[in-house]
Amino acid sequence: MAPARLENEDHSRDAAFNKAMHGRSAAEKAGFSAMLSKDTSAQKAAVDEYFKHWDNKGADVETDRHREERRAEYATLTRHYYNLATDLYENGWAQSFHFCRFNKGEPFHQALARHEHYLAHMMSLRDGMSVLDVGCGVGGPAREIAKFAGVNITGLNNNDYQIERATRYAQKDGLSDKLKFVKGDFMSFGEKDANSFFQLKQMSFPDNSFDAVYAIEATVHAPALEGVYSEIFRVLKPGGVFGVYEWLMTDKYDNSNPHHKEIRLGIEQGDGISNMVRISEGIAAIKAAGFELEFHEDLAERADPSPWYYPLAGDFRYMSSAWDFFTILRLTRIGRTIIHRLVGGLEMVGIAPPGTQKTADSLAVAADCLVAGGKESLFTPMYLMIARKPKT
Ligand SMILES: CC(C)=CCC[C@@H](C)[C@H]1CC[C@H]2C3=C(CC[C@]12C)[C@@]1(C)CC[C@H](O)C[C@@H]1CC3
Repeated sequence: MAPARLENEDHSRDAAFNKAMHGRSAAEKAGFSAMLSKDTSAQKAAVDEYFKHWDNKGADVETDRHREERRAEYATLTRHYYNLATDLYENGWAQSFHFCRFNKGEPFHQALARHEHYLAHMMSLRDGMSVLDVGCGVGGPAREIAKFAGVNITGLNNNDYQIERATRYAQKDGLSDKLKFVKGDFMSFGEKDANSFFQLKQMSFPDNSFDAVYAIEATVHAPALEGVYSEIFRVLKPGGVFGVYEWLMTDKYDNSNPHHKEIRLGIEQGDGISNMVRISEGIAAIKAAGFELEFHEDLAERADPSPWYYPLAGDFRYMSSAWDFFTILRLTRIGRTIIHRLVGGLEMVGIAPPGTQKTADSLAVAADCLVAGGKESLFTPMYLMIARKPKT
């Protein structure tokens, strides 16, 4: 499928919106207080802009046109998704916006860090290397990998609020000399003629800039994997390594099966994704971008004591430590009802900004679909690919 004509990047427009919506909340220490100090009308604009792509466009009525519109506007869709979801992620998860494998009784933050270390290990990251983190969130993985492997990391992100928070956290951790965060899209396309498109704008780095590039559960936001992988290929030095944990539907996924389609769309809507594809397409995309694929494995298929999706399952059978009690409780039926009513109440009395309940509800649907996708082996958030740019 050729990518639809993508919107142009406009950094000053995005910065102005960021200032209007988040104001000084990027400086708030806790995600919860940051969440309550948004500008009401800007937050409403973000909610409208994000949900216009999903409201009344469920799996039963979804058309190719809906998907094309989302792909064409993927940059705004993703930016507004994270304008709305970042504080909820920080409050309800961690500063590392990704899943991980779990060992028996392994503390949550330790498991997240282990997943990051594993990627650094598989990529053979070494002291002093210059590394690009594509879609760096608020910089949790970059801080961990910089400390673990001694590398210098540039984080690329198209959300100003996340960049502000990532920069602040790096300063607090004394890592400002190892980490920097820059604003930018993965890629964008221009129109050649009515039927075809060419890549117009690139990541704002020269060719052959980095020794290594990694992406942790981020490139799924791109409208076409080959497009973003090609950009990564361009900015990597010859002989450089690319490591990615990719979100993919498995090859068991059947788009003509309404149940499968509902799971895929629920994940896309609740996670700001315009176009999620299958494992075979992910592998084809990385090869088409010019990479030599050295290693690939679906880590979700490993026989772990607790599955990657257990914190979202609301099922006490997965409880393996006392801390799990609250993690699991919030996604049980009763936990969800309490959160739904609480957030709705805070919104009604004007403490929480409008749209907070709608966003939280959409995340809860995503959680259900992620769990169903995981249980039925239709989806993986950890398809690991290690690929190299040939030396010549
Ligand atoms: C969107 C992508 C590509 C990656 C993010 C992966 C995960 C960090 C998120 C996916 C679903 C999210 C949910 C939450 C936190 C972050 C995720 C696990 C919550 C647990 C946040 C608190 C809410 O009350 C429930 C959310 C469910 C979904």
